[in-house]
Amino acid sequence: MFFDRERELKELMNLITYEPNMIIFVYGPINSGKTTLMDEFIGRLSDKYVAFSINLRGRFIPTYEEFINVMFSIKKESMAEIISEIIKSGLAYRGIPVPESILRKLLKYEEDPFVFLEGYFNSLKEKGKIPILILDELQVIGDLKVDGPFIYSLFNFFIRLTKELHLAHVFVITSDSLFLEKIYGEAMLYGRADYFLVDDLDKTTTLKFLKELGLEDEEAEFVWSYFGGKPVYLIEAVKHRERLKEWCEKQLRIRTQMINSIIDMPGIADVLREFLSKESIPFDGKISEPVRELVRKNVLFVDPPNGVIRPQGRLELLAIRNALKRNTDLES
Ligand SMILES: Nc1ncnc2c1ncn2[C@@H]1O[C@H](COP(=O)(O)OP(=O)(O)OP(=O)(O)O)[C@@H](O)[C@H]1O
Repeated sequence: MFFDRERELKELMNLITYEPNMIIFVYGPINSGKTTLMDEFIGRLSDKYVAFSINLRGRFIPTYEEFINVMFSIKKESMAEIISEIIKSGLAYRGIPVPESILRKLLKYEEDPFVFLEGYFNSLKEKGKIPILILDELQVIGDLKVDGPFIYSLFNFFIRLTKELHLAHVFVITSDSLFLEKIYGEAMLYGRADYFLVDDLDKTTTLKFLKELGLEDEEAEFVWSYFGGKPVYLIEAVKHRERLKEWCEKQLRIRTQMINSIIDMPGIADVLREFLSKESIPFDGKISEPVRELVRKNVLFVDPPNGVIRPQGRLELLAIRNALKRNTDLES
């Protein structure tokens, strides 16, 4: 069951009513519901649009060939038949459909994938369709090299699709703060990228969601006090309604133990101490090594566009405070 996100959906719908101009990075803390939101967005598109989504999550992409295999999906028909099917009935595709013969050429680089895709999207545009390209977890290809880092070629292509040709909307989804921070500081993307935050749900929405899932007011408040508006925990909490307190405490214990395991590393406790009285600290353009480690461990989330560093969620904030308390108790 999909819940709310009406404001985000409205903003996304509004964005695509204008001609494509910028690459949109959809980002947010882990498990905030980015992929779910984008799936819902695709589901609500009118037939003016055709969406191609590519999910790189969990994929190992050490080579150009592997990337091509993930980007494209095979259809038996010819290219002309594929375009005509998309025009007639297509709204959303997982992977970009191509005939097997073309895929073979792309794999051998006999056909340049970027030139090919430009032609593909042009054919759709000529027939009145606006293409939308959505890539989830693009950071996976960060290490891939094809005449230099491949990600730069890809960004150049996205800039061509958006700012230069106004041919396709491009959305890149990521919950990897370190990847986002790198992108944010990337000169080639200045004035060519925009950032769309998908945050955990706010309190009013969370309480409504939990009530819709069947919890009483008091239970909903209790769940909020542990997890804030992190959708995945809200759904799981309902499943553990019979032993709610025990289950919530267990989740907190797991996160606290994780933080305890790194709290003695240089600089970590000093960073964490900042969150004793605050829920966020300013991000001034630099990430220190301890903060980097805490981001890698999914304890902290860096939000460069809003200039803040904060815990990934309410559970992490509570776990940080618990771990520090335990540390102080041990010291005294
Ligand atoms: N609006 C929503 N309505 C109902 N359930 C939701 C909603 N958003 C997220 N969820 C639930 O939370 C889970 C996690 O969401 P999702 O995978 O979209 O998060 P994400 O931000 O893409 O995660 P990651 O940080 O791993 O990339 C979903 O599988 C779904 O069960």
